[in-house]
Amino acid sequence: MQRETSAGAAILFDDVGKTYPQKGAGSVMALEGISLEVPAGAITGIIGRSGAGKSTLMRMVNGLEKPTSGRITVGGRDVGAAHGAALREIRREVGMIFQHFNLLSSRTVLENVALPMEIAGVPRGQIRTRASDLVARVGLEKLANRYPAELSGGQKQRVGIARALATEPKVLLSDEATSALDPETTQTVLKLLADINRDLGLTVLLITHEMAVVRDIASHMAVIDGGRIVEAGETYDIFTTPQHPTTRSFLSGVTGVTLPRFIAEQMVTERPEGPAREVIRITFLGDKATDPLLAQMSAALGLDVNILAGAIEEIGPRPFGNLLISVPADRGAEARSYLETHQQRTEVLGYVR
Ligand SMILES: Nc1ncnc2c1ncn2[C@@H]1O[C@H](COP(=O)(O)OP(=O)(O)OP(=O)(O)O)[C@@H](O)[C@H]1O
Repeated sequence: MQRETSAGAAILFDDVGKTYPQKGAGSVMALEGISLEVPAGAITGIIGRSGAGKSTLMRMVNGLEKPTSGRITVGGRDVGAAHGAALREIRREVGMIFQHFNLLSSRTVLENVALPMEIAGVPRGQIRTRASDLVARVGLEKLANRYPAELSGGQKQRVGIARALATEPKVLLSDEATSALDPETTQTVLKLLADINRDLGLTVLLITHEMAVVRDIASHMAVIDGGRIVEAGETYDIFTTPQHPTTRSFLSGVTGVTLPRFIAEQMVTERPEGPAREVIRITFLGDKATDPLLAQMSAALGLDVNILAGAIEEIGPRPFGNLLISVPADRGAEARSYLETHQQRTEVLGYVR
């Protein structure tokens, strides 16, 4: 097998901007004021909608794009300023996997994995052993002599991962690597990436438009919107206390708890005149049940509390829960204050009559 430790490199973005010249006149601002620390040896997810600037951000890490302003360093080396041999050296340290795999159809699995080593001038004898080791690491020993057209999407992505590891990188970039795969295959590829991160200590930076991918694999994350980072930090903190509306809208599709449809359809954001109920989301950390607390609140405040929906989620190994309740709207502030003094996080989702 390959060496089992390879310290990952931290990636730093320091006030990075990127504008593309446009045909005719003017320019497109793709990124602005990006400052982000991607920790060494961790898996960091960048999430954003189409056109948010994710690919641009990623392509600057291996020097495929140069920043218009600011600085990007990988393991302390300035990527934007690197040319020639220095840039080639950085590229060897930064492997990349792609949504559509980008395999050479005329080469077998083993030959695809060998290619980056051939380009880097690794001696022939070593190439064969290392390529075989890598093919085994991604579980494709039996398919080593097949061609890409004979493989499933998940198998092709495994080849892509083995190829990306061929130059013994310190950083692995993943550009929507699971977006073309079905949910089950996505899980197996994410697990492989997590295993590689753990065994080799590689820094993994992945871009995705799916919050579930970030939840399942990334310890750190950043949300990008309109070319700016609107929120960044540990995935657990962002999932449990999202600050930005874009983050909240990404989360609404992924937190397993949704309002029953008949309530969601009636819900309004402004409190209506007359009797109404306030719909509150409670986020509780750990796996403590909130039922006793709700019963206590109901008794202490003389309040009629309806439980609408609830679920326990996991982010990595850490559980957190989401519970949706409703209380009379004129007592909403009182209920939230009670819950918050008992260390629960609350958010008003809307009102129903
Ligand atoms: N080579 C280019 N020339 C001109 N404009 C570009 C170029 N590449 C990207 N852009 C523009 O920069 C912005 C960010 O694009 P980018 O591809 O980084 O976004 P993205 O978040 O990766 O989107 P997607 O998920 O659709 O790939 C967009 O407005 C895009 O049109």
